[in-house]
Amino acid sequence: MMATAVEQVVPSAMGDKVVLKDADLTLHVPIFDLAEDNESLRMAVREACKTIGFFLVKNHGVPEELLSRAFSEMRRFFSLPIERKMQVAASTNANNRGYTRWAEETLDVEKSTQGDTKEGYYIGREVPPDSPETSLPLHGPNMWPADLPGWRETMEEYVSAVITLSVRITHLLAMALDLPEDWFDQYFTRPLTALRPLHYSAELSDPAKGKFAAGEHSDYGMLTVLATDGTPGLQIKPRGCDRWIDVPTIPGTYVINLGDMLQRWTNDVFMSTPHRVVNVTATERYSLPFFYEPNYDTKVECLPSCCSATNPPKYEPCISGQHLIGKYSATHKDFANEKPHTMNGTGGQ
Ligand SMILES: O=C(O)CCC(=O)C(=O)O
Ligand SMILES: [Fe+2]
Repeated sequence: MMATAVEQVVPSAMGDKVVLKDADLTLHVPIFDLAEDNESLRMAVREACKTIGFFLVKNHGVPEELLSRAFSEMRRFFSLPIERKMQVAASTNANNRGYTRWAEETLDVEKSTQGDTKEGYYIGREVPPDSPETSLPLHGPNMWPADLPGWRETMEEYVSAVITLSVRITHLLAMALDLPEDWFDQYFTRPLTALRPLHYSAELSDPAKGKFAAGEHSDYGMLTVLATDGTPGLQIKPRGCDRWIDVPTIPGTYVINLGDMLQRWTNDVFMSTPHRVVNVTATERYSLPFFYEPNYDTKVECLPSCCSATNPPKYEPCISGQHLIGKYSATHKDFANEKPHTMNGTGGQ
């Protein structure tokens, strides 16, 4: 089941890339140097988005010290007794914020025979209780653990840095689609963001028996900025590939992957690639994905440049927030929010 990939970082005219060789298959996961300007990166980003929907970035602007502080805080929070973690359980929060207990999430409901072997925590964009935005589903204040000084400050500082990086990536993506650089900005004035500290148990996965650290899925929205503790386990299955490929862990880089809403916007020109996490090391693993999604009420519909009379839109338009709620309620046992309104195009991929 596991790909036996040989990894090698090779320089090329289009920038460094990691070459994964597995028998007859060679896959290039590019590493983009964000010290370069967007115009020089545009075509290479386009190629990566059209083929694997995953790439790495270096010189990303998030201070190393801040990232390592975020990981220390995660270790500290997840090592608290379960009663303390349950005091901030997402099951008690109407806006999907707070702690999600072990095996509470099942990303691949079809193949899994048990919940994913992880616990997690959702931190959304902080919306004050007196803001009119609280009338929207998924909008409200965060749950913050009591007596854990440093957690909130660190996570908020990290979110602010990773939003700056996400905006930069949306600019790159717009340019790669031949759109004005700031084209997506109009849909991210009140973004649905989720920082999701994750802690995987040491339990080995067994895909054949439906046991996963994180079951197969594609991410739901625009893009994901993923940091890990370096423990392997993340695998992708790109378009046209019938096996799982390990994503390399390269210090100092983030993994960026595209989500379903961008795939819908681009009518499958850009790929939201299926991925999963399998525990192959029998050790614990920590990861820190940040999900950057359009405003709740954004109508995501095929870009005019991505369809034509002979290539009509493949998806019905969907509403960003409703799409997310559909996904959360399908995968989280404790999801406390109302079910999504019935609407054409909501939910299904
Ligand atoms: O933990 C990881 O490496 C990836 C997690 C992931 O794919 C997700 O939470 O969507
Ligand atoms: Fe994911």
